[in-house]
Amino acid sequence: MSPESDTCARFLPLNSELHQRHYHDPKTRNNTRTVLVINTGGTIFMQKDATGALCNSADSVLDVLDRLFELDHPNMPVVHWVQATEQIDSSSMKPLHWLSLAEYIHSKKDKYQGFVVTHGTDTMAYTGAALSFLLHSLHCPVIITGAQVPLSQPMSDGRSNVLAAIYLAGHSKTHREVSIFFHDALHRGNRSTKFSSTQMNAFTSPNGQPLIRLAVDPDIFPGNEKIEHYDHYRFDWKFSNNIYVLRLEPSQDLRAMLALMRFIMDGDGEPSVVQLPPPPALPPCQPRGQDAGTRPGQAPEGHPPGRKSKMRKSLDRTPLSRKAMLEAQVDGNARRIVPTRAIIIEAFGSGNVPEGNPLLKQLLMEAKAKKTVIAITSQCLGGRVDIGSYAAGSDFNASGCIHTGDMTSEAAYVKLALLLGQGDLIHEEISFLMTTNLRGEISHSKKHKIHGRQPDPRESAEQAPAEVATPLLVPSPLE
Ligand SMILES: NC(=O)C[C@H](N)C(=O)O
Repeated sequence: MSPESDTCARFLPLNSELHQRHYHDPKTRNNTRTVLVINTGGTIFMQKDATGALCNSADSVLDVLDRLFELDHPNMPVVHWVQATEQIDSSSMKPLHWLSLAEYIHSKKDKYQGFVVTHGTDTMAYTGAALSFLLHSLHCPVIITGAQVPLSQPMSDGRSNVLAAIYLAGHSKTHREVSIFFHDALHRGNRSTKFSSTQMNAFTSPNGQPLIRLAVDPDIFPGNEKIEHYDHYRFDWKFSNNIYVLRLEPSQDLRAMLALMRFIMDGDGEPSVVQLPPPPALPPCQPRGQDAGTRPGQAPEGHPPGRKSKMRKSLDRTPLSRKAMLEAQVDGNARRIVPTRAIIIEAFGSGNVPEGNPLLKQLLMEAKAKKTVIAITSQCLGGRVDIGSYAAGSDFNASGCIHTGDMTSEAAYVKLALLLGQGDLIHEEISFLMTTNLRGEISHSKKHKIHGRQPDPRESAEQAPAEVATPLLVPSPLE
């Protein structure tokens, strides 16, 4: 058993003791929805140890819950609570935690109308992005929240955060997707980032408005219907562990970074993938259903062996991209190389790097042959990567590095880990899917053509709508 499996076994199964609030009179309740709150740890339920450092405490949760008298309000949903057998600081969260959390939520989907995950803030945006890709077919709100100050302390933001998250998760008009509630805003899970370690308002959506901004306004949730799912692309529940992030610095000796890149690219050993079987209730993936029983590398019946059948397989499970993929530069002469490693270069501005380094150029050209994907993100919090808009970024463009557009670094990392983890996508497919809006995580740039392909006309119709903050009246009558 791998260390990750051990960690997972401690994290899950979750405590089977569900705690349910007892309300004064169920008949007077306006809200008949039931929300499951899953505590995974983080500051919200932490307490100070003898040295004054915050640490997870398994005892505090139930004491705290009894103090949340707002849960008795008739407009609040019925709440059940469950917690991981070991709560963790979110800095220890790994892909296996994302997977096991997604699996747990998925297993409860018929019992609850909404979910709240209490979670540390440090890596909340990664979990938000990961769950958004894994739980796209859930069609109910999954809201992650936490706190900057523990509930056990005066002036904690945990109380308002968790109550608002529960309220929203139990509201029929809340966006049925994975989101993060913090301070006064509901952010799309794969669009948000933690920008402050000290402010109560710690999260932002750098390239869009929050889905909902709490306000005293009677006009609640207008236009939420348009925030839905964009693509039915189905991923296997697998994340690659072989993603490395390198950050450029002005005075850095570029040779050291290039040596590191070469070390990563030449890395031997098996690619490491973390996986869970996909939940059985998810709609079966068409081509995998068709190919059931086909061994990897073996051509499914009726298709010639080799590149074409594999490509067909990929195309079939990517309905949105089928036409566009055919137009992409994956011609008959392209070598079918399935990358097993990825390097994300955190470049300057819109994707720039110190100019005129022949070794960098050479390494970028070598990367593909060495089964390594190179993706470019920006050190800027907002805006988009547009490599090649400056001469200083043109080496990236010429060598087929992957644009990450206006995705947050967290979403780009998680998405790339997921795509690489699939284990059968070639470079061009990864590049295409990275730049395609699958779950509202990226906006399409008209200017940006992916490897010379023409955009699929359906993309403009299915791309993420402009996210508009929706004022919310609190409390409001429920339907
Ligand atoms: N505010 C927090 O929750 C920070 C904490 N270190 C965590 O991410 O678990």
